[in-house]
Amino acid sequence: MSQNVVSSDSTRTPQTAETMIEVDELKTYYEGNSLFGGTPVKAVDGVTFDIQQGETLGLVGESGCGKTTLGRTLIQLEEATGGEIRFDGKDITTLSRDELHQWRKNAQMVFQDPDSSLNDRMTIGEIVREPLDVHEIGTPRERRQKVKELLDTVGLQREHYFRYPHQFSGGQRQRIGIARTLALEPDFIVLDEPVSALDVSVQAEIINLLEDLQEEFGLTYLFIAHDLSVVRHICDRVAVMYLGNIMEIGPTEELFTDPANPYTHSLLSAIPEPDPTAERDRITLHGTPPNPRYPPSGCPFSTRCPVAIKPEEFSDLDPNLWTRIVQLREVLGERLRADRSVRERIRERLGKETRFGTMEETVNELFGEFDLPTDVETEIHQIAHLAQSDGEAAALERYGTVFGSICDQQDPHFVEEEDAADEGTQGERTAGSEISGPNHQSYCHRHKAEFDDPEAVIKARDV
Ligand SMILES: Nc1ncnc2c1ncn2[C@@H]1O[C@H](COP(=O)(O)OP(=O)(O)OP(=O)(O)O)[C@@H](O)[C@H]1O
Repeated sequence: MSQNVVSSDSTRTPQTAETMIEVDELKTYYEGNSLFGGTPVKAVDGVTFDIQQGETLGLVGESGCGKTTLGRTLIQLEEATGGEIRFDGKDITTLSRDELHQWRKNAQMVFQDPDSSLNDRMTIGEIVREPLDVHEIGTPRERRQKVKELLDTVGLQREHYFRYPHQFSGGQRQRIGIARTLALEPDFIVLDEPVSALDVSVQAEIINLLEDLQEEFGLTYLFIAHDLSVVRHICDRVAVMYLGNIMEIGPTEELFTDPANPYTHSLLSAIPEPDPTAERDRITLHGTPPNPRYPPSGCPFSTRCPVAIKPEEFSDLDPNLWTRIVQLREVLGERLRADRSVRERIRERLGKETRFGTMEETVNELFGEFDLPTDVETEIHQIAHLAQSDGEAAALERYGTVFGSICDQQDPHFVEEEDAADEGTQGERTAGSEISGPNHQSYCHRHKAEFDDPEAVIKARDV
């Protein structure tokens, strides 16, 4: 996100002697290729947070939101495009090649798929020993000894030294990956979906192993996961990511029982409820996340947010009509992101039908059944016309001017207890009702005192 999103001071947990990693406005963009006109993929788009010594910070969010990229950037397997990552106070994004080689001992990664991360032509001993060889640690004899101890540590046997990965089960292969990760005695480990590829019965064993190792060696983890129940079990705090941004970060139980951000509400509502009679505010998210090459302006979640703020002049509009208006933007966004083939472009130029259909058809489908207020009707037709004549980007810009609200126009700030209290409406609504502690931050305009908070709006919705 842009520089005005988050002031680093407001998003940090209070500084303690135990802060290990401070991340400041970190961005990782993948450069575009000519097919897309060089527009970069904004995989991580300005995140600010800390990781405390010895904690497990969970990182959750839908596929493609940037979790792996963020994890890889933290240990410099990916180069940051902007921002800082300070390890024990030192910015590691500016290290020279040699310095980075030395520093890498401190931070390692466990990968999701033990099959593809282990070289099938090397013995287990060679695989686990490789980092020691690369960093020339100890004599060959000492290295062999160290590997045998590591095999013990992760619950394998010393005789496994001369065997090959294919002779092991998935769980055992993940143990081999973990032993290799531990070889250089790192302080910090990124665990990228470490149990997702494993049978459910084996998952608990590996989770227990990771917890034991953390206690034994005082490790600090970033735990990337899809499975929220595993996250709830193992993490001290959780960060929720959407489209390259952190939407909410807070202590695990607090975030699960009292989420603040509409996106966290949506993610949690997707977890199957064991008790079918239990009351739960179900939220169905429409559409797919926007293309990270073309993130929306304002709040990253604005295009799908179930409680996005309406502009004041449309506050009385029929909610069903408003839903259709929001869908019009989705259609424009889809058309913008679709990769139109040259042939389709030519057909379109020649006035022939393409799989995209015309905007007029779309407008008829969306709004045909409504008796539109004149101003709304005029604007919708103008937007459709712009899409046809100047393209979807121009139409979306017009949409934003007419139907956009603060959610589409401004980056929300993180709101902490003190900030919300400063808004001066204690009594009417206290910050504590949405964000219950100083270490809990959420990124939503609705946390401002002038708007209804996300939970209240979700509860009041007709779902
Ligand atoms: N090497 C790359 N080059 C270009 N784009 C990339 C590259 N790696 C990832 N991306 C894109 O960056 C975005 C973030 O991807 P990333 O893998 O970090 O997400 P994720 O949340 O870890 O997803 P998943 O849960 O599926 O692993 C995606 O749009 C992805 O397509």
